[in-house]
Amino acid sequence: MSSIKIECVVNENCKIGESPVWEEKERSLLFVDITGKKICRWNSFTKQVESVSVDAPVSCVALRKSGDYIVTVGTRFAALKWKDQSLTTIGHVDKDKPNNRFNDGKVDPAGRFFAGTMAEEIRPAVLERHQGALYTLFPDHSVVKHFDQVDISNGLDWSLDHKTFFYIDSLSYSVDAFDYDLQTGKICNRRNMYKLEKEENIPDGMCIDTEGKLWVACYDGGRVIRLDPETGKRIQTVKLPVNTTTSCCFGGQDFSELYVTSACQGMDDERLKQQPQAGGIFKITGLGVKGIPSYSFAG
Ligand SMILES: O=C(O)[C@H](O)[C@@H](O)[C@H](O)[C@H](O)CO
Ligand SMILES: [Zn+2]
Repeated sequence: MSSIKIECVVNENCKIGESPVWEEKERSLLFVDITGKKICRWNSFTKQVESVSVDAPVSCVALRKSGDYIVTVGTRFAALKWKDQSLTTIGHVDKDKPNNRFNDGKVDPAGRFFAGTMAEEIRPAVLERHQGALYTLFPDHSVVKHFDQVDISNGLDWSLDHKTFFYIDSLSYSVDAFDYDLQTGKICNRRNMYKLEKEENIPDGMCIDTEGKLWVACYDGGRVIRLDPETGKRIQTVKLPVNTTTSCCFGGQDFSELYVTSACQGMDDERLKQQPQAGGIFKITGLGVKGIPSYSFAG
């Protein structure tokens, strides 16, 4: 048995830490602070965090084949040039919904960027319902909407054979699966894969490991859970020192470390005193499993 260790590597109280992405070339972890309106990069050698501030909530960051990054800011897809700290809009969604913003997103194995939207929260998990949708930004910068009526568009990933797309609408308290057509980027045949238990609370970000199992961060559940999509069963629970765990990704040495983001938005002083690391970034080692590198946007 390996022994699991959890370390808070960035003790910074992000308002809503999210979208962890390992960038192997920089040996760094990218992440965002959504309502803190910044994109951050933690260097695993120097342990320093660099950041770029933007003028609206930034919900996710992804790698780009041509170098640099692609981000979702407000309801826009934008290219980010890290050195210049400059953003260029390349897509705009939900123009009729001024209270919406993007939330979680990820690049598919063919280089398309998937990201979903939600209404801005009044407080964590409290918002106008059914306002969100799931979109794809194609490499030619065209945008397609897959479906709407989403509450909180959240975690997403693809099976190792690229035939299944996994998706979380947080307020459904479930992890769903779709058939995936890698050629076209189309999804169909939605079904429930796992229903969260009461103490697990709200499913948020997720990622897949090299055994095809899913790791789901549970907001207000203070844990990540490992699910087997074949059986629809939970096979492992790893508890963290904060309740507000938001997302996870593998990175570090051979992609054997699981990085977990968290939030402190909406916590009063009393709760913050009990969980002073809320909003920090955690590194879990000793899990005995590995992840896969993130795909890069091809546009
Ligand atoms: O991290 C996210 O994906 C959302 O933007 C957050 O706001 C939380 O998920 C939400 O509060 C929990 O329901
Ligand atoms: Zn999320």
